[in-house]
Amino acid sequence: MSQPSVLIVTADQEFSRRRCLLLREAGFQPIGVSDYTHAQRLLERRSLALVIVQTSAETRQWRQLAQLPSAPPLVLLAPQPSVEEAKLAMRAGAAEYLGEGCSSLELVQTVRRLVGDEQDLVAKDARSREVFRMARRVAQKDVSVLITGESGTGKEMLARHIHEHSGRAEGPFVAVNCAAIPEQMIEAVLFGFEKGAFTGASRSHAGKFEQAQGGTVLLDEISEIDTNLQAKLLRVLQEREIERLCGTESIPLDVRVLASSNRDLREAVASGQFRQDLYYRLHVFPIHLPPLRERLDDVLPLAEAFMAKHAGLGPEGAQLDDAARSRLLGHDWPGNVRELENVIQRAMILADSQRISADDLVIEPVPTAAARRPVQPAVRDGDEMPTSPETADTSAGASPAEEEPATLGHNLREQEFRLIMDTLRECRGNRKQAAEKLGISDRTLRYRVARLRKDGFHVPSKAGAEYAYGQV
Ligand SMILES: Nc1ncnc2c1ncn2[C@@H]1O[C@H](COP(=O)(O)OP(=O)(O)OP(=O)(O)O)[C@@H](O)[C@H]1O
Repeated sequence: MSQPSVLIVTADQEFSRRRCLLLREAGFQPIGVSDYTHAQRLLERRSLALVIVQTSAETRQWRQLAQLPSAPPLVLLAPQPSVEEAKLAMRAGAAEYLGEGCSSLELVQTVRRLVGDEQDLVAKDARSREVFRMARRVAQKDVSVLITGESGTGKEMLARHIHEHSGRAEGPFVAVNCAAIPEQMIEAVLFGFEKGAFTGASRSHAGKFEQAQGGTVLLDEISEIDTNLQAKLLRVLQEREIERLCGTESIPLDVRVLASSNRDLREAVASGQFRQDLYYRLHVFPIHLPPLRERLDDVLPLAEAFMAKHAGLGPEGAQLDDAARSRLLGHDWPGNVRELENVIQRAMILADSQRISADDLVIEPVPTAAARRPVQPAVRDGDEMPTSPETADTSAGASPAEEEPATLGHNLREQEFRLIMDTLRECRGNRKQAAEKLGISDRTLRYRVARLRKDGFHVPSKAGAEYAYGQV
């Protein structure tokens, strides 16, 4: 498989040289550019896995990159991190905001997490072995596969596995999180557009399908696309060609389409939200990933794999003791593999000896109204898109803690959590009002809340007292 390309944008040559070296050693293919024009051109021409930008308080030109339809996850490295810039980063759709002085380990781990390149697949339980065996068999046939399963069960990982075992393994694997793209942009993102197709389209641009030519595209959270687009997608799948927005010619496609969903698509079909014909097109070969609680023989091998992956966070040669093992096996893992990874990551940080005990495992089966503060949440950001061109400073009030410089070391997700909770509280839990106040669509707010929950943050599900009195 080819190495993921990571673009580094900075005018500081020495900084660029050192970071490129670090990333090359970590197995990535770094490309350094010194200005935004070059970066923009590259992003329009090639499929890149990640962009790292050294920010500059004076220009904040990185926002232009974040707003490109083709933008992969964006990591900002701030010479002087500030709460204000962190908020701006969140609103512009950046995936991570770190201080420029972050350690090499932290940077490499962040890149791995966002590129989705970080984990060897674990399948020890008979049920998951069977799923992956089936996946490898279907990988050889060039048919559509619909992957279903609860959030965090590993659907994207399975899709990648199919790609890597297919005849298209040398081609690109392009994952598109359909829920993360604003409705008005999704068509442009998937199918591309010609210059002048809409305000701000200063150049023509290849969409995700074209970027995946010769390879595989994963349409993640497929149930989130509206019926109009479902009809267009169906045509693309039938005719195997696309037309860019405002384009005049049809472009033949050589792309395998995989789709995934954590909703039961049959129910969406029954309720008229999802086209039946598209469902059957995608459903040529269905694969269901069981929840982790139904494949308990995976729990300890996964925990050990995550301990190895996060070894740098804890004592050397850390091992789970018997009580810790029982605790892991006794939990029902509503957040699936992602939750397990978060728990192990925290345990590695908390452990003060080689033996990880049950006390080091912070498992919270029923979250309380008070928010949990996760330590280094582990989640891969899909193709998070800018939520709105409007990236002006927020008017939402900052919590007192935000003004303390000590919080600046926390990552962007924490800032995002606070901003959303503060706004929800101001709006007494009214999501519609909160979305308006944040300058994002209802759908984007729903997506962000779901993603925060995945990261272990507690966002109450109903409007009401929790927002009024909750201690955040
Ligand atoms: N079998 C596995 N072996 C190792 N790591 C795994 C496995 N399954 C999942 N993971 C890890 O768990 C995390 C969640 O996996 P993934 O993103 O593939 O889940 P998902 O089902 O697509 O989630 P969502 O529905 O929320 O998008 C990732 O960090 C992934 O690397």
